[in-house]
Amino acid sequence: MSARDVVVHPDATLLAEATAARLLTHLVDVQSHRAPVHLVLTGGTVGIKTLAAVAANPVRDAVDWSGVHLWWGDERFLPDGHPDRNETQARDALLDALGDALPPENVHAVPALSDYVPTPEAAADEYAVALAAATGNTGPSPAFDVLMLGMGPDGHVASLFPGHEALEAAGRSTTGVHDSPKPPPLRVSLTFEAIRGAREVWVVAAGAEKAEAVASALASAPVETTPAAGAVGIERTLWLLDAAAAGNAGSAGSADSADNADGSR
Ligand SMILES: O=C(O)[C@H](O)[C@@H](O)[C@H](O)[C@H](O)COP(=O)(O)O
Repeated sequence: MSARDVVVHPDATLLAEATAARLLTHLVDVQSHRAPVHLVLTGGTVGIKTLAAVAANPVRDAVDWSGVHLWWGDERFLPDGHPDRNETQARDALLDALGDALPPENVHAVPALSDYVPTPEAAADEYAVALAAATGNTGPSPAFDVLMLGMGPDGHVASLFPGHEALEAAGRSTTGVHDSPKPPPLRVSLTFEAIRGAREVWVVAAGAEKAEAVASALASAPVETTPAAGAVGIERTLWLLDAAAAGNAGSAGSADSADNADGSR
C-alpha cells in the first residue's frame, strides 16, 4: 500500500481552489503518457466546491476532456435529476460548463432510482457492469488515475459508514447501502476493493468537525470505526486538508512526512 502524504491549506476555500489546480495539472501530466484517464468524483460540499473551482480555472482548457472518463465514488439513490444526487450537483458545478468538450459517453453516472432500477442493489449491479466494461472486461473496475473522496465527521468515505455491512463487501466493485446515517438513507457506493484499485486516492476534508476522524485515519485506526483509514491508493494516498480539519497536523501549506499505511514512518 502507498504511503500517505498530507497537505494542509489555510481554509476551505483555498483548499478547494488548490485541489482543483492540482487536479487539472495532474490530469494534463497523466494525459502526456496514458489514455484514457479515469477520474472518480465525490459528492459533499468540499467535493462540489472543488469541481466549481475546476470550472472557473482557465487551466481546465489544458485538459483534453475527450480522453477523460468520469465516475462517482458514491451516489444518493434518488430519481434522475434530483438536486441531491451527486451527479446533478457535479453537472451544475462543472460538467455543464465543459459542454461539448466532454463527450456524454465519458460520463458514467450511477443509475438513478426508476421503475427499471428500483433498488440500490440493482443500481450497484448496473454500475458494476459499466466499471468492468471500462477495463475491457479484464477486471472489476479501472485503475482510476485519481479517486477523490470527501470524508464525514464520523470518518466515512464514499457511502462506507462506520459499522455498516458495506465495509465488508468483498468480491465486488459496488454495493447498495441502506440506513445511511447521512441522508438520504439509500445509496450506492464503490467498495474498498474498487477504491484500493485506484492509482491515486485523494481524501479532501475541511472543517474542525473532521479533525478527530482525520487524526484517527492518519493514525491507521481500524477501518470498522474510521473507514477513511482504508482509503489507500496503489501509487499514492494524498490527504488534502484545511487547517481546521488538520488540527495539529501541520501549518498552512505544509506537507507532513509520509506515513505508511501500517502507521510506520
Ligand atoms: O454522497 C455524499 O454525501 C458524499 O460522497 C460523502 O462521502 C461526502 O463526501 C462526505 O460526507 C463529506 O461531505 P462534506 O464535504 O459535505 O462534509
